[in-house]
Order: sequence, then C-alpha cells, then structure tokens
Amino acid sequence: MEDSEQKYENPGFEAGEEIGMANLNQNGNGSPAVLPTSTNIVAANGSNGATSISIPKEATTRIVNNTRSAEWNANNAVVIRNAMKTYRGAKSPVLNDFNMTVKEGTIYSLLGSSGCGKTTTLSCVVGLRKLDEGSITVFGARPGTKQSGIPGRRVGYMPQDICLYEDFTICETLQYFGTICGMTKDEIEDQVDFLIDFLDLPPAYRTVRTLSGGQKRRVSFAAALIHSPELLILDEPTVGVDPLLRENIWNHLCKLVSRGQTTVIITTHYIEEARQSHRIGLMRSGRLLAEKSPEALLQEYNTNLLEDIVLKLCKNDTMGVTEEEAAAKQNEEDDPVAQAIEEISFQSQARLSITAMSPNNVAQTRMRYPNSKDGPPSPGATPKVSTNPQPPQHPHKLEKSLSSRSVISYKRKQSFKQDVHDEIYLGLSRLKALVRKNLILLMRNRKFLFFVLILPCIQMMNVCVTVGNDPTDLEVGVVNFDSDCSNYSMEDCLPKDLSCRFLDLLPGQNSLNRTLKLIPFATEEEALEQTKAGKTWGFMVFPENYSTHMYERAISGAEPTEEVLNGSIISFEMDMTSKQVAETIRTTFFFTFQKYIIQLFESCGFDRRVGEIPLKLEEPIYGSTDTNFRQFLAPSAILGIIFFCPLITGGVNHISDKKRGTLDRGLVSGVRTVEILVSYFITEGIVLIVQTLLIFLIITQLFTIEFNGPIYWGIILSLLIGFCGLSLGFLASTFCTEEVQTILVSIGSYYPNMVLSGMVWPLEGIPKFLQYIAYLVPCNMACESMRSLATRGWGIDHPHVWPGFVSTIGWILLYWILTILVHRTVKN
Ligand SMILES: Nc1ncnc2c1ncn2[C@@H]1O[C@H](COP(=O)(O)OP(=O)(O)OP(=O)(O)O)[C@@H](O)[C@H]1O
Repeated sequence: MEDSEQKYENPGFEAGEEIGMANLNQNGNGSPAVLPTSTNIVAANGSNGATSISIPKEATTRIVNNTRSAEWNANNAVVIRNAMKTYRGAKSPVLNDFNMTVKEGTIYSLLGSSGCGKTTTLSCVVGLRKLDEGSITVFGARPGTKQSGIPGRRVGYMPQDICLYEDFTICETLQYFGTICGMTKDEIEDQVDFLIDFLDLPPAYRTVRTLSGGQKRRVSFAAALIHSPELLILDEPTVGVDPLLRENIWNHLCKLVSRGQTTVIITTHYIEEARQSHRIGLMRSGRLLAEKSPEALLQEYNTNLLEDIVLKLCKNDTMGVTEEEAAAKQNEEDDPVAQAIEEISFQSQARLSITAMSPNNVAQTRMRYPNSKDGPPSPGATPKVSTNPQPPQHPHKLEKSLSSRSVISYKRKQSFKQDVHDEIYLGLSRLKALVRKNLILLMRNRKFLFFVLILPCIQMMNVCVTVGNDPTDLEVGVVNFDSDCSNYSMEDCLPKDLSCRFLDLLPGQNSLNRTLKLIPFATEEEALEQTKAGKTWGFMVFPENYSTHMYERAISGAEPTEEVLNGSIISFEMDMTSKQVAETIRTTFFFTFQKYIIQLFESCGFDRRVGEIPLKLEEPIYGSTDTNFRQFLAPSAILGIIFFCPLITGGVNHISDKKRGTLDRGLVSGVRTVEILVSYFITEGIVLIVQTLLIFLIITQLFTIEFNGPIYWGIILSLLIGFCGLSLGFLASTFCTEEVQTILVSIGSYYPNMVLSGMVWPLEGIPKFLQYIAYLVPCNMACESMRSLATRGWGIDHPHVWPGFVSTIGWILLYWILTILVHRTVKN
C-alpha cells in the first residue's frame, strides 16, 4: 500500500510558474547560450526577475533544431517550439506559433474547444504528421529518430477514434499491440488480466465489434497501456466512460506517473478532470493561451473553477487581451514574471516566453493534487493540497500492474551488438503480430475468404468455357437455281446436282460439326432481306446450270469459255460485322470447296491430288494443326487473373487498415512499412498458392489444356505475378484514401496491362511504337515466358523464358521501393 500513500509529485513546477522553455540561458554544459538579437525573449530565473534578450525567430528555431543544449532540459519529455502547421486547402493555420513543454514524469492536460488543434498536436508528437515550421523534441530528439523512441515501444498512443480491429477479440487486440511492442507471451497475459479487471472490460473472448462505444474506448485505452510506455499520449480517453471508472483511470495515470516511469499527455473535455494533472495547456485556435499547473491558474484567477478560467481566457483572447494582461488585472500584485511576459506579448507576435527554472526547484517541488471527488475548493481558498488522496479502486491490482515484472524497462545505453539483436527481435515480433493479425482477419471473414479463393477459379473456368470455341449454328441462306436436291448421288460423275454435293459437305449438315445451319430461300431478294434483318449471316447463290458449268470447268481441261467460267461461280453475300463469325464462315467455305473438288475428281476417276491446292503444311514444330484460341489465351489468362485478384484485395486491405486508424497506431508503435508489406506477402502468399494450384488443376485436368514445359516453373511465375499485383495494389493504396479509389486504379491499370502484355492479341498486331511502350506493363514479359513454357515446352534457361521471371521480380522490387518512398513523402 506504500504506493497509494505516496505523494503525487509535480516535478519541475511551482504553483504560479509561467509558460517557458526551461534553461534557455544555459546550454547542456551549463554555459550561457549566445543569442543574436531581434526578437525579445524573457529568461526569468525563478524569483530573480527577468532578463530581456533579442533574437531573430529563425535563430531560435535553429537553436531548437540543432542542439539539445538551449531547449533541452533533462526533465523535459516533450518540447514543442514555434510550431506552425496548415492543412492543405485550409485558410488558417491549425497550429500557429504553438509552444508546449511537458516535463518527464508528469501529467499534462491539453484543454481546448473542438477543432482548436489538440489532435493535430498529438499526431505531430507521435510522428504521424510533420510540422510546416518549428520543432518538436521527444526525450530530446526529433520524433522519428531512435533516441526519441518514437515510433516505438517507448510511446503508447490512444487516438481519438477507436482504431481497433472489429473482428478481433479483446484478448487478441491486446495481444496484437503487446506483441508489436516486443512483450513476451507471459507479460502480455499478466497485463491482459490486469487491464480487463482494472478497466472493467467485458470478458476477453468478446469480439470488439460486439462492444459498446464506451467499452471499445476502454479497450483502446488498454491497448495504449499494455506495454507500460514511458510516454502515454491519450486523445480523449475518458469520453463515454462513467465517472467512477474515469476516476480510476486518472488514479491509475497518477500512479504510473508518481513512480516516475511515465509521462502522460492527455486531451480531455472534462475540464475539472484536468485538475489532477501537473500542468494544463489551454489551447485556442492553434495557440496556447496558458500553460500552468492547475493550482497556479486557480490562484492567479482567484477562483475555484477551471471552467471560469477557460471562459475568461477565451473571452480575453477574442477581445485581443493577452493572458498576462488578464492575469495582471485579476491580481494586482506586481509579478515580475507576468510583467516580463506581458512585455514580450506586446512586442512580438512571435511570442517566446521563457522561464528559466533552477534545477533545484524542479527537484524540490512536490505537490499533491486534490481528487475530483473532493469537490471544488471553496471560493477564495487556495487550491487544496491533499496529503491523503483517494486510493485507486483496485489498489492491489495496481500494485501488481506496476510491479517491475509488468513494466518494461528500456536501456538507453547498450552495445551496438545488443542494439542489432533487439532490432531483429523486435522486427520479428512485429512481423509475427502482423501476420497473425492478417490471418485472424482473413479467417474471421470466411465467406470472403471462400470467395477470394474461388473467384480466380471461376474466372478461369469462365475463360476456358467461353473463349476459343468455334462458333456453331451460324445461319446462312441458300438460293439454289441449280437443283432442288431431291434426289442426288455423291458418287456419280455426272454434270448434275453438284451444288447439292457441295451443300452436303458443309459442316452442320450431316456431320457432328455444327458450324452452319443452312436456310433455303426461293429468291435472292428474300435471302437478302433476312440478312439485312440480322436473321442470317449471309447467303450463297448457285446460278442456273451451275452443275454443267462446274463439270466442264473441272474436267474439260484448259480454255473454258466465258460462260463456263461465270456460270460455275457460287456467290456469297455476307454480314461481315463480326470478324470471328465471318472468318469462320469464310474458312468453312474454302475448306469445304477443297473437299468438294477432291471428291468430284475421285468420283470421276481422277487422281485426287490433282484437285488439291499444291501447298503442304508439314507437322507443326510447336503446337498442333488444330490449335485453337484457348490454347493461346489460357497461359496468359492465368497471369491476368492471378495478377488482378491480389491487386484488389491487397489494396483494399491496406486502405481499410489506414481508414480504421489501426495502421497509424501500429506505425506509432514502431511497425515499419516494409514489415507491413512482408506480412501481407506472407498471408496473401498462402491465399495465392491455393488460388494458383486450383487454377492449374482446372486448366490441366478439367479443360485438358496442355502444359508442355515444366509446370512448376509455370506455378512459380504465376505466384510471382500475384506478388507483383499485390505490390502494385499496395502502391496504389498508398496514394488513395478510399477503397473505391483503389478499385478504380486497379481496374484502370488492369486493362492496359492485359492488352499491352499480349494476353488477348498478339503483340505483333499492335503498332510498333506501342510494342516498346508495352514493355512498361508488368505482365508483358511474363506472358511471353508463360506461353513459351506452356505451349513450346521450353525451360527456365531459354532466353524467351527467364526474362519474364527477372522482369517480374524487378517490378516487385520497384513497387516496394516506390511504396516506401511514397509512404515517407505522404507522411512528410
Ligand atoms: N486532415 C485534415 N485536413 C484538413 N483539415 C483538418 C485535417 N484534420 C483536422 N483538420 C482541421 O484542423 C482543425 C483542428 O483539428 P483537430 O482534430 O486537431 O482538432 P481537435 O482540437 O482535436 O478537435 P476535437 O476536440 O473536436 O477532437 C479542425 O478545424 C479540423 O477540421
């Protein structure tokens, strides 16, 4: 119980002290900082009065940026100086010459109306946003540097929004954030038990989605606390929390701070709640109106309600009266510090007030704060300095929580080898947490998972069933003035019914091949009308005495008459709007005619070879004589489908993570972009492997499409293309803010990729200049490789095959580099 009786300390502040950059007149060695002149600075040294120095604003910024000496006091956890930030498109800055000093081991409450810039300030402190001007130091270094511990496990961040995975249970949530911060399983288990009990959370197996708003906020709070960080950044943690629990939370924060292990920056809407903090920053329109201990404020304004002070300061600010002027009016006593600050407030817009505190003061000041439960002090009374605070609601559990076992200690100085070891251990720990997170999210959405696994198979089957088959039942009209074909023989060598023999040989009449469906017409006009009406694809006309003329032309040798030549022509009129259909009909006619002539020659006793076209197509070197379009399309279709699915799912998952705020939360805890990418590669890789194997099964077993080369290289290339799509999806989602944008970008990039990689049409058929541009699409070379593997049976060592693998790996690396660069740029 020693802790509960221990006094809460107020390290570094005295009641009545002023906003300040401590020890600006000293550098790290204790020697005076030499400052050029221009802007007034007051360096007040305790009660010894104020010293006025002039420096240009940029010089102060430089000092802040370049050295720890002037700004940095070993007791400062967070220092913000001259911060300026304007959101793109905003008319006024959200942070306007903002200064803030948070001492180590204290609770700092940032108070301000909605929209004044509190969240922006916190997001800059945790490194999620960058300032336009000015500086932030956390533990003496810029956020983002190793020394600052941000991002990393030295900080615990609770954003304003819930920012949790809705499909996780409470236990999984805390495990995730604990593992990211490098906690062991036992440490996490201990903390989970404690936090569930302490924060009055529902049972650990409950899914976040099923919790109330307040319960979700408490889980979010627990996630920030789990690793007992040195710096806790809490954005409105007590909203929606009942008063008793709110008090518990504050007690817990006080407890953590009193042990000197934690610094807390908290934003809250409950002004009186802020009484329990060591320092209050009153914020308005991107500036601090005051930054003092609650006692100092209450004393100065001679009131017992913080609300009154906030109201007064805001009114004064609206009227253009500075805090110092207002305080001077309230308190007629001549305070040299207040006077000094008043002086610079009038002289410069770029105000910089500095209170130099003696280190002795810092060490000596010990103040205990009244608990809100005690009620406000009576009018005119000085703030209550209690010696007996309300004990926390679960003192024994707090003891347990705060024992050295549950508090992670951070060694600040260790060997390089140890550093590397820690980095590797932490990196693996984060990766493990990310992979587990992805897998849990995937498994919790079983229907979606099933759809994701099955979708590429459905697409592939779709391609195989619908594409590459010859068209059938094409309706073609026949106008036959030669014969009514009522009684004819295919064997006779007679000049009659030859038109019937030709029609008989057309596929679709007596054969299984159902290419054509012949429709007889009495006149050409009728047949034409039907074609014009779109009911037939065209019609053929056999002239009168066609058989006689054809017989003479075929067997009467040289020098046929003009009448014979013209009278033996079968004329075709066709609807040529569909290239594939027209080609099919035309090819069918030509091949049938060839057969018909051979058959006529044979029936008349001639050598059939006389009737053959004297061209010979030898056995194909690669492929077969009856290769259809499906054989051409299938290998590239695999790549197209495997590329597209992860492109969409990877991008959408990343955006969801971003929108939920969970990504930012992870990044603050030290998760790296490359780790997120690797984790998605692992989980999506599992999905990809299943998708690829299913697709290969479908094409080889169900549709019996030949894969002549080593099939494992085909599978590896498909996986690489899947990873390539995933990487592109990631890159796209780095730019985008909404899922629909990623989907549009994916679709937009999919079609050029499909067309320019020769998936559907040979690249030799596109304009020459486009053939070069086509190399810029990721599937281009991979398509050629895949086709060569599948149809020509070549191996990885063939110069048409390996470049596809190399180029795909190159694209993956390029997308990764761009994603990391864009991510950094966007963050900046
Ligand atoms: N990404 C953004 N782009 C443009 N403006 C923004 C963006 N984020 C915040 N703002 C604007 O900046 C101002 C400060 O926002 P911020 O979230 O920091 O306020 P806050 O003090 O935390 O408010 P609250 O207490 O309501 O959470 C607001 O006017 C807000 O509309």
